[in-house]
Amino acid sequence: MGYKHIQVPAAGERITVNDDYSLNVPDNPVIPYIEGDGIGVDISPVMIKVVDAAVEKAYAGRKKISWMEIYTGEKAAELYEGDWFPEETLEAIKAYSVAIKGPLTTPVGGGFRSLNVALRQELDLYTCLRPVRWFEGVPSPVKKPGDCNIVIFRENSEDIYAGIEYKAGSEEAQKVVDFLINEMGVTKIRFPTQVGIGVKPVSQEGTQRLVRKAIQYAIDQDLPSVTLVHKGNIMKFTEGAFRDWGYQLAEKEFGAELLDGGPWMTLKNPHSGKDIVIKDVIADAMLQQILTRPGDYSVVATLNLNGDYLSDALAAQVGGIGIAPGANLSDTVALFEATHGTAPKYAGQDKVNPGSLILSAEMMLRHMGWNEAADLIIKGMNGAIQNRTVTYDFERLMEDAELVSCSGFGDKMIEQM
Ligand SMILES: NC(=O)C1=CN([C@@H]2O[C@H](COP(=O)(O)OP(=O)(O)OC[C@H]3O[C@@H](n4cnc5c(N)ncnc54)[C@H](OP(=O)(O)O)[C@@H]3O)[C@@H](O)[C@H]2O)C=CC1
Ligand SMILES: O=C(O)CCC(=O)C(=O)O
Ligand SMILES: [Mg+2]
Repeated sequence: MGYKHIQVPAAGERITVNDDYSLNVPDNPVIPYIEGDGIGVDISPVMIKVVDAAVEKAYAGRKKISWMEIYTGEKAAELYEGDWFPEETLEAIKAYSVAIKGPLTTPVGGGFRSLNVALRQELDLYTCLRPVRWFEGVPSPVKKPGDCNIVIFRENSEDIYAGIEYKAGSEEAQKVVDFLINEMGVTKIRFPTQVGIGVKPVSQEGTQRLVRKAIQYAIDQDLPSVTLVHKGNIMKFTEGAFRDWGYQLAEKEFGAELLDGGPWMTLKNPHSGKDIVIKDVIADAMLQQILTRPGDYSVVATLNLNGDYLSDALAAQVGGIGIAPGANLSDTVALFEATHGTAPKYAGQDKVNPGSLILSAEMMLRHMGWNEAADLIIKGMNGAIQNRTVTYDFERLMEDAELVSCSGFGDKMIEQM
C-alpha cells in the first residue's frame, strides 16, 4: 500500500485477524504508533525503548517489533498541510490491526472536535478498557490503595461524548429548541434562547456489545462481579436503559438469574463454577463507593462520560494518571493509549511519568500473546518503584525517593527487568 507520509519499515509483517477475531502475530510485527501532542514527545520514545528492551530480553532476538510512525494531531497538521486527521492514519491502523498512541490535544469550548474521540468513532473502537491496579510502593491519597483492583469497561462510541452539539445562538440550536417546544411539547427548557443543546444517544446494541465484553472478561479472568454504573434515576431512557439492557443481556446470553428477587443477578462462571454477581450502582454513589469500599468492585461497565470521570478518579487512588493505562478495542482493531492527556505545561521537559503509556504497551503485548515481554515490563515497573527511583509525580509524595526524569525512569525500568 502506498502512503503519502507514512514510511513502512523495510522489515516486518502485518498482524492479521482471523474470522474468530484471534490474532496471527508474526515474530517481526509492524506496529503503527502516534507520538502524540504535548508530552507525547517525551513519553512515546521512552515507551518504545522500554518495550524494545523487554522484547529483546524475553526473546533474545527471536521476536522484534518494527515501529511505524503514523500521524494525527499537531504533527499531522504540519506534515499534511493543515490536515489534523489524515485518512491514511485510519487506513494504517485498520490494515495493521494493533497500534498505540500518545495523547492528542482537544481545545475547550470551540475549535475542532476531539481527535481521540474521532479515532474511536471512525474505527468503531467501542470498548475503552482501563484496568486500575496499585503497584506496591506507589504513593496514594487513600489508606489501602491495594484494595482497588477495578477494570473499567467504558462504552466508547455513544453518549453525550459523541459530539452532537449545537452552539447557543446558532440557527441549528434554535431549530432543535423550536422542534422540542412546538412538536414535542417540551416545557422544561428553562431559558429557550441562547441555549446550547447537546444530544445523548444511548442504544441497546451499543450498550449490549459493551456489557457482553465486560461479562466475558469477568468469566475469562474469573472475577467476582460486574457492576453497571449509570445515572438512570435521572436520565431514564439513556442511562436507565443502559442498566436495563445490561441486566437483560446478562440473563439472555449468560443465563444470569435474579439475586434475592433482583434487580441484582448472579450467574455461574462456566469455567470455575464460581458465582459472578451482576449489580448496578448509580454513578454519584459510585464515586463515593470507590473511596469507601473499593474492594466491593471488580469489573465495571459504564457509559462513555461516566467512564471518563471514573477512570481519572480511580487512577488517582492508585497513584495518579501518570500510571493509568488503557486500550480502545473493536472486534478487529486495538488502539492502546494512556488515560491521561497532553499535560501541555510539561511538554518537552523530559519530566512526566511515562508509566501510563508503557503500561498501555504492556496491555498491547498481552493482546499479542507476548506475555513474557509483558511480564518483564511489570517486573521493571515494580523494581523501579520499589527502588524509589521515580518521576516528579510520585517523588513529591514520597519521602527519600530519588527524582528521575521521564527517560531516566524508562532506563531504571530496563535495569530492573
Ligand atoms: N486520550 C487523550 O489523548 C486525552 C487527551 N486529553 C487532552 O489533553 C489536554 C490536556 O488535558 P488536561 O485536562 O490538562 O489533562 P492531562 O491528563 O493532560 O493533565 C492533567 C494533569 O494530570 C497530571 N498528569 C497527566 N499526565 C501525566 C503524566 N504522564 N505523568 C505525571 N502526571 C501527569 C498532571 O498533574 P500535575 O499538574 O498535578 O502535575 C497534569 O497537569 C486537553 O486538550 C485534553 O482534551 C485529555 C485526556 C485524554
Ligand atoms: O479527547 C480528549 O481530548 C479527552 C478524552 C479523555 O479525557 C478520555 O478519553 O479519557
Ligand atoms: Mg479522560
